[in-house]
Amino acid sequence: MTVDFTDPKQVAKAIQYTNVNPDLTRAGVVRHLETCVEYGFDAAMIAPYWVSLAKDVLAGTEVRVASTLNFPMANDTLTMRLAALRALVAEGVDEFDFPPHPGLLLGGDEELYAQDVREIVRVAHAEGVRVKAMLEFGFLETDELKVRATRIAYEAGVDWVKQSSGWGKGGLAATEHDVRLLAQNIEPPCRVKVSGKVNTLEKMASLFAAGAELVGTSSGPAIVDGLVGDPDAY
Ligand SMILES: O=C[C@H](O)COP(=O)(O)O
Repeated sequence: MTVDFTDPKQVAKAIQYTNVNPDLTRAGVVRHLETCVEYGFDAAMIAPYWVSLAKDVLAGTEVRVASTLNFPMANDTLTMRLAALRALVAEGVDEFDFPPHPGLLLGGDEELYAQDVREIVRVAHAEGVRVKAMLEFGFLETDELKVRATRIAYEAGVDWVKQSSGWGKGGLAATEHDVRLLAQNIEPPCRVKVSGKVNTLEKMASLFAAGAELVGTSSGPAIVDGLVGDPDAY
């Protein structure tokens, strides 16, 4: 989907406004959710703890409830991840972002890596929720491994691939190079989400020109208002 970057409404619709900090209070979450409604962001990305609250506050609005699974580490077993996924669905999540386990891919356990992703996608789709793979390129280091991770997630049927959560090793700032690499290794209906210090309209536009169609950012209002977002948000 092409975004007209002169239209604040279209820009907002391509933003998932994120705050998954553990020190966020109930009042802070409610403020975050109300801001999402005010701006018309695509989704409020909040920690699993707050999903049921978000479901209530956002009822009747067009803002989706998005959350995370096994974030920021990818260290849980598949059984643990699936239990958490089902719990998220029971709380009312519309979609979630999760990191496939980088150590499996780095260590040559590609089939185990792929199995995890396939199973998470299978259960998510059976439950009617959208799933995004955060591929944590900062851990993968080489383009060859980044491409493998992208292809595996795409072939597993994820709805979105994303280069990083913005939290992992070396993954703090999104680059056009990584976005291009994602875009070149998937086909619709899979699409590219980008995250990590996307804090200005210009940065967002250049990453979209490289192939992204959605951004996760803690600087949503600043981007739409044409201000500079907090470079040290986390
Ligand atoms: O969606 C991912 C994170 O919210 C990115 O946060 P950031 O915009 O502060 O880098």
